[in-house]
Amino acid sequence: MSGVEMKGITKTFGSVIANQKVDFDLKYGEIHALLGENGAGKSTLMNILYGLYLPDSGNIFINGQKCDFRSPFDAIRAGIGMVHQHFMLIPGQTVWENMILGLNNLPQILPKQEIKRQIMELSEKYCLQIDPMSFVWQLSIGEQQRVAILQMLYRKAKLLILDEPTAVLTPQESQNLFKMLAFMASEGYGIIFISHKLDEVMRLSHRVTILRKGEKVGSVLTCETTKEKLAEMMMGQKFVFSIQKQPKLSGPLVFDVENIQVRGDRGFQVIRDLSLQIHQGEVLGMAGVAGNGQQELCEALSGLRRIESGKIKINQHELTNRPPRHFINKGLRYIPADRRGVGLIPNMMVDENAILKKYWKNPISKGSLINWYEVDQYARYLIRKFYIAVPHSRYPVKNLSGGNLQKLMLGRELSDSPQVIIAMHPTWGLDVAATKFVREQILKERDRGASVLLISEDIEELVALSDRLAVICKGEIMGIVDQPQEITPEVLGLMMAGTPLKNIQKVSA
Ligand SMILES: Nc1ncnc2c1ncn2[C@@H]1O[C@H](COP(=O)(O)OP(=O)(O)OP(=O)(O)O)[C@@H](O)[C@H]1O
Repeated sequence: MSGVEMKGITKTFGSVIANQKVDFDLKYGEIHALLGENGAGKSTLMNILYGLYLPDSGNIFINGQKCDFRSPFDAIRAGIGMVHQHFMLIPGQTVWENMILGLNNLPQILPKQEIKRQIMELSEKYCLQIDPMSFVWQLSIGEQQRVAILQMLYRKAKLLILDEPTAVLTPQESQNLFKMLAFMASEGYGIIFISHKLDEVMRLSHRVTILRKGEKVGSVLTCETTKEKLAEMMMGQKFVFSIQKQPKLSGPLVFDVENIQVRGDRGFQVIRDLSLQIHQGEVLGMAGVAGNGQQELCEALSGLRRIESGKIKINQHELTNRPPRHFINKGLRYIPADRRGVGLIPNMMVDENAILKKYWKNPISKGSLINWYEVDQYARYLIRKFYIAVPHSRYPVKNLSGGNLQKLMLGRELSDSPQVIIAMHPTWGLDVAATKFVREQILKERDRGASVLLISEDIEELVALSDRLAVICKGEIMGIVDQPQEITPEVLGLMMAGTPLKNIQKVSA
C-alpha cells in the first residue's frame, strides 16, 4: 500500500510492555488520530516510527518497502517527520538556523538568502507565518510549534506525526492549526496526531486507532463513531463525561493579593497593579491568552518571584517576598504548568519526588536523617490514592508517561489539606479519565474549604470548575465575572483582547 504500515510492533522497557504486537497504518492524504489512556503506548509507537526507539520485534513498511530505522535520520530520509510535545529546537539560534540543523548535504558557504526564501515560501503556502530571523527564544509556544512543523516540511517529510499538538496552544491557535492540517491532508500529506481531546479527534480526523495497555483495540472511521464509543474503546468500559459541582459555600477571605507589581525575566513590568481575593471554599478561575503574565503571576504568588510592590497574605499573615518555604508552611501549594522542569525532578525516583515539600518534616525526617521506611509508605499511599501507574516507588520519574507525571505532582500537592492551591493548566496532556479525576480532586479540595486559583486556557474547564472567573490581559485583570456559566464567548474574547469588563457593560447598558 502507499503510506506507512507498522506490523506486529512490540516494545518493552524492563518489565513494562509499552507496545504488544501493534498493527498501525497511515495513508497519504489522511488524518489519523491515535488515542489511548495515559501510558497506553502511543508515544512509544510513534517514537519507533520516527526511529527514536528500536522495536523488540515487528516491521515498518513505507510504500510497501520494508524499512529498518536505526535513527531519526533514517526516518526523515524515508519522508517521516515528528513534532514532539516538547519541541526539539535550539532556543539560542534563529528560525532559519534551526531549519537546517542536522542536514548533512549543506554547501560550505551557506546560501542564507535562498534558505530564507524557501522558508518564507513554505510558511506562506501553509499559513505558518514566521520571521526566519527571529530567535527561537523570542517566540511564543504556538510560534515555536510552527517552526517545528516547518522544519519537517523543509526536510520534505510527507508523513507527519504530531504528538499532542494542541496541548500547549490557545483555542485560537488550535483553530489555525486544524485549518492548516486539513489543507496539508488535501495536498496529500499523511498526518498522525495523538490527542486526548475527543472533540478535536471527532472534528479533525478521518480515522482513529485506539490503544489500551500497549495493545491495539481497533481502528474505526471517525464518521462511523462517537465520542462516547471512543472513550469506551479506550477504557474498556462506559465513561460519564460530566462532573458534579456542589453549590458554593464560601467562607472568610483566605488569599488576599493587593496591588502587586511584578517584573518578568527581561526586566519589563509583566503584572500591573493586580489584586485578587479568594475566599475559603472558592475556585477563582483565570482565563487569558498565554503569555499575558500568568506564569509570572503564579511564580510571584508562590514566593518564587519577587514582587516590586503590593502585598500577599494568607489568613492575614503577610508573606510578601518571603521565601517559598514560608508559603508552603502557610499551606500554599503550587501545581505548575511545566511538570518536568519545575514540578518534578525527572532524574530522581517517584518516592524522592513525593517528599519534596515535606522532607524536612516529621515523620519523613528526624533531625538530619531521612526515614526511608516512612518515605516508601508515603509514596505508596500517593500511588494508591492518585492511581499512579508505576511498577514501584523507586521507579525513575523520567520514565513516567505524561499523565502519570501529572498525577504524581497533583498527589504531592493535594495530599495534606492545603489552604491555598494555585493550579496552572492542571489537565494538560491528561486522558479523559485522568482529566475528570483531576477536576474532581480540585472540586473536592474546594468543598473541603481550600481557596483555589485555577489558571487555564481551557474555557470549558474554567466554566465547569470556577465560582468566579477573572480575565487577565497584559498583566492586568480586565474584570471578574460572578456567574462564569453566563459569560458569552464574545464578552470573553473582548476581555481576553484587553477590553475591561466595565467598558463592555457600559456599551451594552
Ligand atoms: N524510555 C522509557 N523507559 C522506561 N519506560 C518507558 C519509557 N518510555 C515509556 N515508558 C513506559 O511505557 C509505557 C507507555 O508509555 P508512552 O509514553 O508510550 O504512553 P502514552 O500513551 O504516550 O502516554 P501519555 O498519554 O501519558 O503521553 C508507560 O508505562 C511508560 O512509563
